[in-house]
Amino acid sequence: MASNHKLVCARAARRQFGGAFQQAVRDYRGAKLSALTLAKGLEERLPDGLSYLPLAFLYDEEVAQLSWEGSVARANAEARARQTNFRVMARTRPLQPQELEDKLYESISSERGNNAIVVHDGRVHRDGRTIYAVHSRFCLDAVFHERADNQEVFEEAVQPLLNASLEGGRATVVFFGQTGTGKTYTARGALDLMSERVFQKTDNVEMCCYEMAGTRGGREAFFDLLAGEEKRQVKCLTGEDGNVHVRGAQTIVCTSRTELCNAMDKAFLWRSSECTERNEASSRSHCILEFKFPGPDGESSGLFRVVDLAGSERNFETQMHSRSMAERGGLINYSLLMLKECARVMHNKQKDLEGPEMHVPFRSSRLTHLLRSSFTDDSHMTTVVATLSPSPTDVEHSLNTLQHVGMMRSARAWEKWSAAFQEAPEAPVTASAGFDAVQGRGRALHSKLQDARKGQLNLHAFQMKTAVGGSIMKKYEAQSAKTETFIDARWHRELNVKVQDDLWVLRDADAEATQILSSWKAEQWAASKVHDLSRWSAETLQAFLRTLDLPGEVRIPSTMTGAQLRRLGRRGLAALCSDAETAEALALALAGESQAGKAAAAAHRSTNIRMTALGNHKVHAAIEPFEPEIEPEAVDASTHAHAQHEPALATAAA
Ligand SMILES: Nc1ncnc2c1ncn2[C@@H]1O[C@H](COP(=O)(O)OP(=O)(O)OP(=O)(O)O)[C@@H](O)[C@H]1O
Repeated sequence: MASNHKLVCARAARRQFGGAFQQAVRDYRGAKLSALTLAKGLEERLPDGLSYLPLAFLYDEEVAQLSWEGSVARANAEARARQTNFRVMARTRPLQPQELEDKLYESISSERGNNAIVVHDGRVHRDGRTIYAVHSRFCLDAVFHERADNQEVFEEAVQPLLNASLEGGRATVVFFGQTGTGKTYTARGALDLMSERVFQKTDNVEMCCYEMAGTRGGREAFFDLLAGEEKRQVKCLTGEDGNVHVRGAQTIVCTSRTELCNAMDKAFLWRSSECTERNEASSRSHCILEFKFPGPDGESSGLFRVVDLAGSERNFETQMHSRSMAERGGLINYSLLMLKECARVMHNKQKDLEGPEMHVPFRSSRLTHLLRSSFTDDSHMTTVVATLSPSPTDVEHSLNTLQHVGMMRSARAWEKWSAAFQEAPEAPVTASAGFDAVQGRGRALHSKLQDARKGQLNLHAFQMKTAVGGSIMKKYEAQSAKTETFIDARWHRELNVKVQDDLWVLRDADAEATQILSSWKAEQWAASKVHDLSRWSAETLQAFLRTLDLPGEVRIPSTMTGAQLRRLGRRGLAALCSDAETAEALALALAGESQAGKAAAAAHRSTNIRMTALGNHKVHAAIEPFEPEIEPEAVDASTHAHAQHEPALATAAA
């Protein structure tokens, strides 16, 4: 049954209207398949744009257009074969049994031939009544769908790096993504296969393993995982070659697969992990495994590094965390944030969006400090594997992960690609196409989110009339279980919805509210100055005089300001007027202005009290309780009426 409140939150709507969103995904996939079939025969014969028209009859026009473009242009089909030292891939895990039990559906499509991931983002229009789906395509270097196994990922993502380091090079594979999406699963699978292959090419491997976690004092530090329970702290220093090395970590020399597997098992045993809402064995640290292989002269020279990052989490996923978990989680999130920030700055520098002097903050976290050469050294081979969850409840996470890996991709590979295009200008692939799409999408999403939040802010923060004529109020229940009540004027229906479900949205709205209301306050301050004579400039004073219909003449110099006029006092003012009547009228008009200023301040006072509460992030406290005036019969009748109203599903393509 449709619920107006739930429509405010996209996450809730994705569950509640799963059927409609699933249909949107099916339509997208169907249109894509038809486009692929059609493209074979029509692509070359029909002019651009015309050929996708048959699809538009069958599917939503924009979906058909997006699918057609993707299948015909194959904008990114060659990415997989392109030889660059920095590659970005994505792996989507299958839906977990619990998610299947909750009747969740796949909201990600992997376009393997096109090396692209399409995220189907079910959204709610800000009118709160229409749901729509946005299909966003992200072009990467390779993608792995839900059924791909570790072997496939290993061969595509890890094997080339392993080969390069066995030949004496430096290589890093980074697993990056939301918590519970399979970073450790993929990393362990890859390590297992690596242990099998590596001894075919060498007879001894040096291994060390350490994790980046928080210390008791709340600082980031590296701990040796091979040192067992005591977890000795190790140092991270910049060497003469400019690369960052870890000093003091125990190194194990392995001469067989069994020894290497035992060493890795030991390291993972001591790695910090805890049970969280999202993952029974969630990693609470960034784990780094380093393998060194003997060079031709017998000394170890090749370096192969596997970085299994801790997962990013959102507020609503950390409600059950203990204080110490929250503290450690804070550090982890900070380092991930810095990694994203480095990617953003590097990307902006490449695109000339920020000046060349803009500093990339690699030193702001130990993690970014360590990974610096992976992003800046052209000879260092790096693959970032983004792991994604197909669940519709994780769409925001998936978009965020893909946007950031997209930035990393464009930042590091840009120069190489642009050089390649200069050599072959007629090449059909455009290097930035993938990223431009990502960035454009990011901007569009951001502004949509802002809109949604603003709309929501109106609903949550004030007892205001909503765009559709309803009004919002809050109620409190025992055990501080907050309940929201939404009165929909259209159906006269009262809905009680547990706030917990949507608390994260509210928190965002709180923060947004504080920001918006601060600027509102500034506007109020500016507005209050309008009536304050002592702040008037000479021009404002003259403009004010022109609006007055005075009986006589006023000889106020054109350079005189409001403050100067005020200092003249009543007698001085009378001296500037042609007669007593005019002086009286002018004095009255000025007094009226001062009264208007006071009235405006009084009118804003109650709002200001609410704003102060909002400033303290207490949106709920800022709302006064308010009893609805609804007749029980009206509620029943409307419930029935509303049940028949199914929201329209509009589809938008981006
Ligand atoms: N490709 C996959 N196929 C089957 N199961 C998977 C896959 N990827 C992940 N899983 C399962 O999902 C769960 C979470 O995986 P994992 O612990 O690797 O996630 P993570 O990203 O490392 O999480 P965190 O960041 O919290 O450590 C595990 O139970 C794992 O078995």
